[in-house]
Amino acid sequence: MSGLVVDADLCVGCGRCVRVCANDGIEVVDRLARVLPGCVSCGMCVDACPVGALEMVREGTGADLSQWSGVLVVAQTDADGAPLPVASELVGVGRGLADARGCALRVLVLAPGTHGCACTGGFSGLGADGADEVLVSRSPRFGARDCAAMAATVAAAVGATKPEAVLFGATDLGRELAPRVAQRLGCGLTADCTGLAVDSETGLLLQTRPAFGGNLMATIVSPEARPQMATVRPGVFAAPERDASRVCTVYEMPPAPCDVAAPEVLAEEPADDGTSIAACDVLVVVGRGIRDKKSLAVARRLADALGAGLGCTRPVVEAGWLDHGCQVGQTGVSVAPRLLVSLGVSGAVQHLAGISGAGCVVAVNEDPEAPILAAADYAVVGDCREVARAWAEALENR
Ligand SMILES: Cc1cc2nc3c(=O)[nH]c(=O)nc-3n(C[C@H](O)[C@H](O)[C@H](O)COP(=O)(O)OP(=O)(O)OC[C@H]3O[C@@H](n4cnc5c(N)ncnc54)[C@H](O)[C@@H]3O)c2cc1C
Repeated sequence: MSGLVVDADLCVGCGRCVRVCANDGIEVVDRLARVLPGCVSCGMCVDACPVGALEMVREGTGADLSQWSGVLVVAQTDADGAPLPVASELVGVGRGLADARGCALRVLVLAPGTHGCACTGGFSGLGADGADEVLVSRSPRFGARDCAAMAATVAAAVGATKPEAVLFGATDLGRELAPRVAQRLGCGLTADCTGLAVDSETGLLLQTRPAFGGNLMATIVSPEARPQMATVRPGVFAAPERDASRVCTVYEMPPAPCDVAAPEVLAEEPADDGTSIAACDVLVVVGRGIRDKKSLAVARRLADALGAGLGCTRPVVEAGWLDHGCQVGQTGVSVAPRLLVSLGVSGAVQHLAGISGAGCVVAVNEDPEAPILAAADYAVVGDCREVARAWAEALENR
């Protein structure tokens, strides 16, 4: 059994364990420490004990990890059934993990439609990206973005293929789907990873993500449970170079029965055009330095002249100047454009976490000490509205 263990022969009942415990997890009765239900196994008392009478025992689950092998990527599609770009990004990183372990990379595509309704064509791109096998599962419920139905099928695919790692895109849907799968399988989940590596000997997935408001990077491991599951935000990893000569087998997989009723649609709202700033090749990002909503016009003008999308920092969203879908950063979208133009952005860590994939960053800030200027490839000190206006004019007059 895992947990805190007291060695009665060593304990002197000094009570230091009780004093450091923040959770009412231990008491001393008759000069002997006794563990209480409040113990959260934090280990503070173990460090504080002067005589080494406390030990945190962490026993394995007894699960046979050797039967788990391979990497599974769960690919979401758009309304037409085409895999989202993040699927290619996951296949790229999944290929690296599978190669390090010498195992197979499979992709499970959750597509709209009906099982057996169509040929399995259209997914060869995932093979060119690096997949060894593609399992295509089709259901009208997947088309309706029904996460309960999807979770049942992902769990069935995991049961059939026993992968040691499963990767999901951290899209809105992926963020709902992955925890449902983790709950069904009784395993852990690391959300919003920005780095993934594997110990080639043990298969331990090293899942790195920002923690404590982005002030440190935590590497999380799941040594006792399989599969190891992670979500990765779109744009964090680059899509791999496609190799059309790669051999990939595509199978149809029936959707698993789902014991949760399909949700009843009461009303439908018009969908947005589905364009995410994560997909932009060129992006203009505005920060609070743009000063007011009216001045967004000059940023839009520059974006139009560059053929770019428009993103922003969190304060711009909080001010109601742009929608949350435009927010770049830790609690927004991760972007990886070829060119990113940053206007009046300070460069807080939470924002920089979302632009690490950008190819070239041009930043304009009136404060020469602003962190964004140190992070940029080209730094311009000045009023971002004037620089944007002059740049747009120059492009328009070409
Ligand atoms: C848990 C958590 C998650 C967060 N997630 C995100 C996130 O996803 N995305 C995000 O962006 N932020 C996020 N934040 C907020 C983040 O910490 C910063 O507060 C935010 O990024 C600052 O936005 P800003 O640079 O627009 O504003 P400010 O920090 O106010 O900076 C404005 C900058 O504009 C410059 N400036 C002012 N006027 C001009 C001008 N006329 N011309 C040129 N420069 C000018 C100033 O010198 C300054 O550097 C998060 C914070 C927390 C705690």
